[in-house]
Parts: sequence; C-alpha cells; structure tokens
Amino acid sequence: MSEPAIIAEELVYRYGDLLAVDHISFTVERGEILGFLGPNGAGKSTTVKMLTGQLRPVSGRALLLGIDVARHPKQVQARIGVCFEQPNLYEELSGVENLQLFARLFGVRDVDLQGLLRRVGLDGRGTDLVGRYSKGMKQRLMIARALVNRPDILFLDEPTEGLDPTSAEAIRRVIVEEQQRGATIFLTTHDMYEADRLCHRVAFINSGKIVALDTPHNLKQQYGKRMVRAELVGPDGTLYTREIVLDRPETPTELADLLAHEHVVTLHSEEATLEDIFIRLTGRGLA
Ligand SMILES: Nc1ncnc2c1ncn2[C@@H]1O[C@H](COP(=O)(O)OP(=O)(O)OP(=O)(O)O)[C@@H](O)[C@H]1O
Repeated sequence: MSEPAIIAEELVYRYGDLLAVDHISFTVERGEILGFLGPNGAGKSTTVKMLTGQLRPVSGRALLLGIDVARHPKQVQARIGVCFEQPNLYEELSGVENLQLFARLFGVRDVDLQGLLRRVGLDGRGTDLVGRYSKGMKQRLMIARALVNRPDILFLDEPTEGLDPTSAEAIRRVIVEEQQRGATIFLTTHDMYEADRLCHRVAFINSGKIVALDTPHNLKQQYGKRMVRAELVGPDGTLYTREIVLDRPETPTELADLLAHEHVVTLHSEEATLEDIFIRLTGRGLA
C-alpha cells in the first residue's frame, strides 16, 4: 500500500503567547477528501500553512507524500495545489495569462488552460483582465490556478463560499473529478452540508485541537441522536408534533403506542447534522 498523502505528527504553532495549534496529529490517505471544520480562529489556516510549508512548526512534523515539508518545502510545493485565503492574482493580467505565469513557474508545458477555465465556469472570460473579474470569478480562477500542475494534493479553503449555487455546484464537481483523478483533497469549510456530501472523513478542530475525526456517518452514529418526528391530529382536530428518540430500549413501545393510539398524519426520521454534533462536542457553533 502507498504511504499516506499527509501525515501530521504532533504539530504545534504559537503566535507569541497564543497557542494556535496544539499538538495536532492525523493522517490523510491518498485519494481521500478530508474536511477540516472549525469556527473562526480554531487554527485551521495555521495548520494548513504548516502543511504547505508557509509556516515552520514550533514542534512536530508534517510529511506530504512521504516528504518532510519543513526540510523540503519547494519539493512539496511542486506537487500540491493551494487555494487559500486572500486572492493573490495579478490583476493587470488576464485570467489565462495568470494561469500561464503559474504554469511557467512550475515548468508545466502541456496543460489545457482553456479546459481548466471551462471547468471552473470561466470559459469566454479568459482574456478579460483579472482586475475586472468579480470576487466569485477571482475565486474560481484561483481554483483553476491550483490545478495547473496537476497536484497530488489539493488544499482548498472555503472554495464555494460566496459563490452562486450554480458556480458552487461546478466547483464541487471539480473537487470530485480531482479526487477521481487520484488527488487527495484537504478541504477547509464552515459548510457542514458540503462537508457531509463531499468528504470521506471530517476533522472537527476547536481551540487548536482536533476534537473528533471520522466519517460523517460514524460521527452521526457515535454522537448524534436519531429520531422520528410525527405529525398528529388531536381529538379537537388540531395538528401537533411528537418526537421519539430512536436507539433506546423504550423506543419500540413508544412507537407502537403512537401508531396504535394516535392519529398519525406524517412520520419522518431525522438524524443529527454535523453542525449539531460539533455543538455537542465543543459547546459552540461553527459560524
Ligand atoms: N499572524 C498572526 N499573528 C497573531 N495571531 C494570529 C495570526 N494568525 C492567526 N492568529 C491567531 O491564531 C489563532 C488561529 O488562527 P487561524 O487563522 O489558524 O484560525 P482559522 O481556524 O483558520 O480561522 P478562520 O476560519 O477565521 O480562517 C487565532 O486565535 C488567530 O487570532
């Protein structure tokens, strides 16, 4: 079996007295989509900066594709794609010129830039100056740029935030296509629905620590409550609802009573969302 795409071993980072990342360890397998979820200030960007060689950990080690990032940042950077934080595009150049510049930087020759623009929904706009692009267009160009060197690992920060639903869906499609090509995706997001849909596993990060890391399914099984919500009609004809929590010893009797003695109009099963679970684990929301 090939070695994992990412190994983080006891990573620590401080800004002065502030412990921003507190002994974080995890592994991401090749071809996996890992969601990295946490509220503002949790330490997500700082972790990514250590993984991508932009910050040197105070202690601990990051290995990408088996290479020690702090020792060989250039070697690692040639094999990854990063779309993170503030747009750093050349506004006085066109979209396609920005991509060409990046391709030259990486010594990539045979890349289909028009194809890349098409994938992020910027076909027909490649010759426009980036300075005239909207915020969402710049974001999509940054994603295209991160793909220029056909990266083995793709780091994406909130890739669909602020995009209209059609563009957001196009970007999610690109993420899945990249994964199918064999790339590993490290996806930072606040969007639990997106994480649930796209990610094989999600890590919850809070105050510089990973508080849970598992598949969305397992997290829901382990921490979430499944329930049945029934809409009922009372004797006087008014509608009311009742919730029955599943997976408890008394559940079968409660459900049988409900069906035998009440007038049930609708019956729906519901499971906890990742957001519910995050709140349960940390006492705070993701916003
Ligand atoms: N350059 C810096 N100097 C000092 N403190 C910083 C710096 N960058 C980040 N921090 C602090 O480190 C902590 C972690 O920040 P980080 O940017 O890693 O969080 P984040 O999870 O990426 O947040 P967001 O979702 O807002 O991007 C925060 O308390 C933040 O204020």
